[in-house]
Amino acid sequence: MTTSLSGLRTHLCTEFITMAAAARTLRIGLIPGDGIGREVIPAGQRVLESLPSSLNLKFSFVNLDAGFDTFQRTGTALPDKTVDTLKKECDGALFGAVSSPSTKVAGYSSPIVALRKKLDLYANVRPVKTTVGSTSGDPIDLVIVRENTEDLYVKEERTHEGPNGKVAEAIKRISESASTRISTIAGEIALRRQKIRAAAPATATRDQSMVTITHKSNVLSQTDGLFREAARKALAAERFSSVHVEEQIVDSMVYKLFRQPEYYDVIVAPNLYGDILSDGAAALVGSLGLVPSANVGDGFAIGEPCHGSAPDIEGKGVANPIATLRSVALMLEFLGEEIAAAKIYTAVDANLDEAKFLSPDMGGKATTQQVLDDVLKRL
Ligand SMILES: NC(=O)C1=CN([C@@H]2O[C@H](COP(=O)(O)OP(=O)(O)OC[C@H]3O[C@@H](n4cnc5c(N)ncnc54)[C@H](O)[C@@H]3O)[C@@H](O)[C@H]2O)C=CC1
Ligand SMILES: O=C(O)CCCC(=O)C(=O)O
Repeated sequence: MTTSLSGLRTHLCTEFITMAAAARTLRIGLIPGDGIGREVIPAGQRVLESLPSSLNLKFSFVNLDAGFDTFQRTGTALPDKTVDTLKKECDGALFGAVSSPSTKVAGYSSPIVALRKKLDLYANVRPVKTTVGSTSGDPIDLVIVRENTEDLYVKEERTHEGPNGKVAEAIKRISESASTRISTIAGEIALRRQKIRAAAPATATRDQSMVTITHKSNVLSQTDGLFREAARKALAAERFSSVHVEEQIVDSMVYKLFRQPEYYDVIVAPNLYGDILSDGAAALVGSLGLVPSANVGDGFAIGEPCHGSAPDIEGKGVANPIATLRSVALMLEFLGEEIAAAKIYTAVDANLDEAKFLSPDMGGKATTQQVLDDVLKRL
């Protein structure tokens, strides 16, 4: 397996890829989950099946269960079989979305949060990018690199009776090692983007790569303070000397991101801030239905659209499949299949630029199937 964090090229790589890939079959776990996850993951599978045969790339698929529906049927949201199959049989996976309830349900726990931990997928990489036709101002081209295993997502919560009623508490765990690891990855991604820009100066949107460390250490001086300190130290390494490093407190980060999104390049953040920032950034490029992610560790990658199960549009056939199609491409990049990934990015970008088959979230009338068909035609 060739999964590699340094494989990240986002959408900038198309023109530099000239080498033909060796023949390879990849086994991909498909975890649709709940809601529109079941509508967009089949689209992702279709795109993989429709890649040109000249790529010498074949796929076999295994359908796996997870989610609230699985919980209701079986009593567990993440069956052991799903985790075991991913670990023992698969090269990568696609995860749709799950419908986690907003109130506590005994025995239920978010399967995607658990899966990230069980497979030690410690980086959640979320590129947010405008395409040529979708922007009248400076293009947005940033990557949010979100720590994926700790922070408030360790889900160690408790409730007790205080003198004035119930009190609920949650642990926010930040470790030096996880903060160093994610910041190093952010630095590597920044270097990679710098290299790609240097190879195509005409289309480069900036001269120097930049990493913005996001935190709230003015208030949370120990937890976010440790994240900030570890990130500063990791990014001060000699090999990142060409990368500009700055920091931004998370609340003003939101303000600046919304005022001047084109300013940002790589943003590194603890788990929760990264989650929130990426949904916000999705609004800047048009829709949550456009923004992909990859959960990446040493040796495995799960492509996953940033959005959730969207119960408000579930079953209507109008979910935008593009976040999933881009997540398929992102997964392929981390599996070392950059040519195949570039083909998907190019087809998706062409669909968006032509703007003939856009789903309702993008102001169009196209169904999930029509958007998919248009992308497949361009492949
Ligand atoms: N990774 C995961 O499995 C995630 C699961 N969730 C779960 O999803 C459920 C719903 O959460 P929400 O807060 O409503 O967030 P959501 O992301 O599901 O939806 C937010 C809004 O964006 C729209 N939207 C999302 N994806 C879209 C797409 N592909 N095409 C068109 N429109 C799209 C929805 O229609 C909705 O109006 C919850 O149960 C939550 O726990 C939420 C986020 C991530
Ligand atoms: O609803 C769930 O089960 C997980 C939602 C968490 C989330 O948005 C993310 O971590 O990307």
